[in-house]
Amino acid sequence: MKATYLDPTVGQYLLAHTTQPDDVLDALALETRELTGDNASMQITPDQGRFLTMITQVGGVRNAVEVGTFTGYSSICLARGLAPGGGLTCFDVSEEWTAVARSYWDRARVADRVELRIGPAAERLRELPEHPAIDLAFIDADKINYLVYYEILMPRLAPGGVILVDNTLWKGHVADPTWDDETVRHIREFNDMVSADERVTSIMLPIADGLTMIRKH
Ligand SMILES: C[S@@+](CC[C@H](N)C(=O)[O-])C[C@H]1O[C@@H](n2cnc3c(N)ncnc32)[C@H](O)[C@@H]1O
Repeated sequence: MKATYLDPTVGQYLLAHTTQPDDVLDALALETRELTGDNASMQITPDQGRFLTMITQVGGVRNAVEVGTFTGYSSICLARGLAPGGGLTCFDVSEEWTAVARSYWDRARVADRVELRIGPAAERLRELPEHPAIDLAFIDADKINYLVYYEILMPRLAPGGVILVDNTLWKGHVADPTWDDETVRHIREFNDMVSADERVTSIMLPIADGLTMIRKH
């Protein structure tokens, strides 16, 4: 399990009492570790995956966007929660990593509702029209561009639409005044901006490495 803000024993208990991933997600997690080594830690955790599917289901999401797809774990979790006829548009720079995602979209039987756009997300996201409005977006790419992605997505987000943002606690360093590096500065700036943004209400959830949930008014 990645960084967690719970006592490890409590964290294990929590995971054991959350609906478990299926064989496809387990196989993807294993293959990602074999193929990408230490980069596999970029993958979301099983409890985050369960949360993404559930929030997509309860929100009746039809139009979803993901920024940062890697080998596909979170995209499968989002796609599985979509309402009938819904779609997920994924953005990533890596042909290599998303080739794995493509094969697992087939195995998870969600390929018919997922579209992949390769390239720097700050450029490719701007190509999205304002309609149909986005019901849910998940941001999990390069941290220095979080604010850029947020501002591109905001006018395209439906009223009541949700943006979920991963790693907003960044191993807890954001809350440590003695910690200073470029990534921490960008995430702090993002967290400060969102919590003061009158267009939205937001909550930081201590799931995995921090997951912020933002709802547009
Ligand atoms: C943390 S990983 C995403 C993990 C994924 N959500 C999952 O659950 O497996 C970050 C991804 O962002 C992508 N990325 C990094 N910089 C990017 C950029 N400027 N534009 C688009 N994608 C980018 C990387 O290629 C990588 O696949």
